[in-house]
Amino acid sequence: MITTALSEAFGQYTLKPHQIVPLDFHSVDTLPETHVWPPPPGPELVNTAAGDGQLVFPVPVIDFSVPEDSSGKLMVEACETWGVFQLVNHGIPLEILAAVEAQTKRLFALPASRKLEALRSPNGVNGYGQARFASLFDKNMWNEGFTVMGSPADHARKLWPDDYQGFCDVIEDYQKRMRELAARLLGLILRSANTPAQEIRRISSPSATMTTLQLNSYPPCPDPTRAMGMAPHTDTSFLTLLYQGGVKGLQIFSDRGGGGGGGGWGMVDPVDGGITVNVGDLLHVVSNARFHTARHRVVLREARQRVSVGLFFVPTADCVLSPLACGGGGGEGEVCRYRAVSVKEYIGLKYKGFETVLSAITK
Ligand SMILES: O=C(O)CCC(=O)C(=O)O
Ligand SMILES: [Fe+2]
Repeated sequence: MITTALSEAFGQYTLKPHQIVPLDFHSVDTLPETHVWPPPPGPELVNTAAGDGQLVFPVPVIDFSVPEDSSGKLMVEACETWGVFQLVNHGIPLEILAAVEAQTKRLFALPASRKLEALRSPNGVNGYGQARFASLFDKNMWNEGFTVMGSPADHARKLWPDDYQGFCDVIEDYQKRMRELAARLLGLILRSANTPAQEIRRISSPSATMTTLQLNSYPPCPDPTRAMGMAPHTDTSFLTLLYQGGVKGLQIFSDRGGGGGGGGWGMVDPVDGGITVNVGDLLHVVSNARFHTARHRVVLREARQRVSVGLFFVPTADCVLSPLACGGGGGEGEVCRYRAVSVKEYIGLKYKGFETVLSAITK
């Protein structure tokens, strides 16, 4: 039922087939004009050269095996400054991360014709296709994805009619563990930011939250510096837990980067076995802008394929959110930056104004 509610929210925006079907990346040996992105202006030029010599941001690496009092404090600081941290000793066994990575590579290695069997429907969420927000750009990105909300079985059966169970077992187990981790992190972050317990329960209880899993592949690219792995965006989540699979490519935009003021892009180099955690728009809203929603993108800098697996921890579509600090949730006297908004309405506003959605709900 919950799945349906969120599908409905996305389903308001029906896509055209060409906005869903990725390029058959194996079939091209030069970068098609449709995939050439203009060079980014100004401070975004931080990373031009392929290979090394790129700016790497020192986002905190937080050890989750230390007492929660201290890890919670570090998380709050990271959410306030970068909107991102990496988590190690997070309790998800490395074999499980490796198994998800292997299944992701197995999926994207299938022939294009097979992957198209599991294509996302024009107003659906689940299945194979370009990133859903690809429709908002003139140029195509150099990636393909597979989205799982609820059970992956229906779409996995289309990929491997006789052999889909192994994929489903790995994905479902991962989804369950990551959901538990995400809920624990959100609770800890909010508690460490002095949010009253009843508010934390209200917005993060199992019945008020759900997850979407996004498998991404960035195939080797013939002209990587002119292509875009994933265009700049913020996530519509409370938190996103991303396994980067050991190949760099993720960048965030920060006021602290770029040297000459005005900010710039820098890499978040994956630490071994770590999980990258970023603040999404909806945690930014409930924190009354205290936590920074991390603008990020993926650039192509290595000759090999990159895969990543994102777990979006989100409130259900009917949830109405407003800044907790001024909605009776403590922090009296604080000026309320945003009006109340349902998740469903927020998704709609984001499709209308991808870059301006937060100003559309600013008081
Ligand atoms: O591949 C990555 O590192 C990031 C993916 C991402 O930002 C997303 O799926 O929203
Ligand atoms: Fe993202």
